Amino acid sequence: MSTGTGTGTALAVRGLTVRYRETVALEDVTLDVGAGQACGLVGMNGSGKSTLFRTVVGLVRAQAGSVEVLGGSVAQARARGAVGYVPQQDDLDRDFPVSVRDVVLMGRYHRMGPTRRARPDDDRAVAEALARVGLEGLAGRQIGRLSGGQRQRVLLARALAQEARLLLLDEPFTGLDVMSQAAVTEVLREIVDAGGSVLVSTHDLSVLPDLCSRSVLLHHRVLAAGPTADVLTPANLARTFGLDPATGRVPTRGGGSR
Ligand SMILES: Nc1ncnc2c1ncn2[C@@H]1O[C@H](COP(=O)(O)OP(=O)(O)OP(=O)(O)O)[C@@H](O)[C@H]1O
Repeated sequence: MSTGTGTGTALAVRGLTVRYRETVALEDVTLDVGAGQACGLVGMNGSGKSTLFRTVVGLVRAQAGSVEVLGGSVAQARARGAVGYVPQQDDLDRDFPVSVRDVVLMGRYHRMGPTRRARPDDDRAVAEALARVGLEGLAGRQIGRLSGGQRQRVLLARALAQEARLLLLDEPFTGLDVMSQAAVTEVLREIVDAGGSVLVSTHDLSVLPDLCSRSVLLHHRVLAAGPTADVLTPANLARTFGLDPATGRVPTRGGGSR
């Protein structure tokens, strides 16, 4: 397990409340991700995981609370390219004629200045990122001609090329085959071992004990947070996913479970 060796806090969320009109997505959420730590984020569909990520990267505005990234504001972190974000839904236009390499190079934009001319360092970072996700052979391929799992790995490569100190990954294992899942897990472990920080949401609880020293269970509010082994209890998971606490199954209307 990667327990992390770093010190300090990479992400500090305090009393965060986010609403979309009448929908409360997050309410009074407080959590920390330490430097050199991987933290799992677990919650059912619609529990607010993506909203949390989008707030941390400045795409969504909070109604209350605060977010501190690497000791500064969200805007400062964004300007420095300090946070890498791998969204759940890919934001890539499949018809747009850009290559895999071009997409990964976007992770370097904050370093490249207004001309956006790639320097040898940028080329090297892109090549390394593609190799780490096993896509080195597809650098020249148009993005629209990739499978869903390959596109997912391109998004991870983009975040790796960014050399961000905090990485946010929204369901990065969805749609990946077993080998790709293992490869992505290994890459994330390497990042943590090198002192980086990772917040990763997943429905696949089996990856958490090996990857994440801490986990947070979310249902708009934080239901439980702490060392992964302490948090992933049947009772906590039942509360998180709305299951019958006695049986761990989906409750029926009559009060039993199936
Ligand atoms: N742009 C939006 N406008 C209005 N409501 C939204 C918007 N985005 C999300 N919501 C609502 O906010 C709540 C939290 O959604 P969010 O996408 O953060 O959940 P999630 O945990 O990431 O879900 P999933 O596991 O399905 O990806 C849900 O009730 C959702 O319907």
